[in-house]
Amino acid sequence: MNPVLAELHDKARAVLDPVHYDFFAGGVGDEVVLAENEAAFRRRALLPRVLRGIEVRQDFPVLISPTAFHKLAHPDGELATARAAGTTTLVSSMASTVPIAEVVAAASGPVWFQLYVQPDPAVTEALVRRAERAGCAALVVTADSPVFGRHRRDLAHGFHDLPAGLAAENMRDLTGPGLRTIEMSPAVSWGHLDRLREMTALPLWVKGILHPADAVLAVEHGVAGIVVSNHGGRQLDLVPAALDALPAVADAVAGRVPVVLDGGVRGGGDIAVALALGASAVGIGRPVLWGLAADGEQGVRRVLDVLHDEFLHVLTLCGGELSRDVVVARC
Ligand SMILES: Cc1cc2nc3c(=O)[nH]c(=O)nc-3n(C[C@H](O)[C@H](O)[C@H](O)COP(=O)(O)O)c2cc1C
Ligand SMILES: CCCCCCC(=O)C(=O)O
Repeated sequence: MNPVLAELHDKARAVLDPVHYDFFAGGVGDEVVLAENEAAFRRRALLPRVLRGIEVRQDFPVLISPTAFHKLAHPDGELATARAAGTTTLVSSMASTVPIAEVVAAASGPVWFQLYVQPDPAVTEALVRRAERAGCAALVVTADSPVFGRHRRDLAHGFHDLPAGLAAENMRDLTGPGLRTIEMSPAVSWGHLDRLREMTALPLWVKGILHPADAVLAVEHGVAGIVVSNHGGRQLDLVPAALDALPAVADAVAGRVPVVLDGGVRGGGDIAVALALGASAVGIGRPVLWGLAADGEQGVRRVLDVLHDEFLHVLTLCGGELSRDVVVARC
């Protein structure tokens, strides 16, 4: 792991309420997949090409993955994250503690809205309209959560509700006065995705794909992009590491839409490995939360800056171009 990210993680652990730290850090079940997401990167090595004469000029292929409840990490919550994002795309969680309109107003770059399709179609549509009015540039439907994962750390702490004064603000006054709760629903299907595509002109991404056949279905259902993700090891503890699922998904998609990888990315070298294995960009979850908890807007900016700098350095050392043959198994 990049040492700056490790330092911010240590500081976050020290300043956060242990219950909230465990909410952010924890995974599902025995937390096997949580550990595997990072370990999968350590099982790979980069086999650089040399003497290519390429001077690296490359956009920063990183998005901020959607994570809930940023005010548990810092009083400025998602406003600090949005300010720190700069030109990096921020995928703002539906479970944000700041309303999406305020998140977009605080950001200088693109903001995408992450959506859990709600059992009540009127609530889903109201959320989509809210994201459109706010000026979001895309919708990201999270598909890996027909039910909420069982997080043993949260169960042990009895952590079920946000503290007084904090709420999932996007759920306020949606189809009537008051706050609605976010519901996960096993009834959500590809049909819901089709209805969303008809409902909005926003590009529609799907997040939480691991099976190549689902990636093909997603393309057939007209998505603008796919996020290969196991929700940071928070949904099903029996799935592969996100990185291990990436190559087959990338092959199945065959360049028809961009494929983003999230889960376990903790350094510039990890970004390079994911790109070489077929991702067009990576998403960053927990490191952003550690930066936010440790030092608010400055902390998030540090996370992004250090990843950018390290990625360009690794890319240069790799000869400036990444393809699948530059990743090998580490024996
Ligand atoms: C505390 C926390 C909250 C999360 N909340 C959401 C969410 O609201 N919506 C969503 O689609 N994914 C959510 N995720 C999953 C992330 O978007 C992402 O897939 C994951 O964190 C990536 O793994 P990483 O943390 O190892 O970078 C959450 C993850 C964490 C750690
Ligand atoms: C019932 C609240 C849902 C918040 C969802 C947050 C999330 O996805 C997570 O992994 O935590």
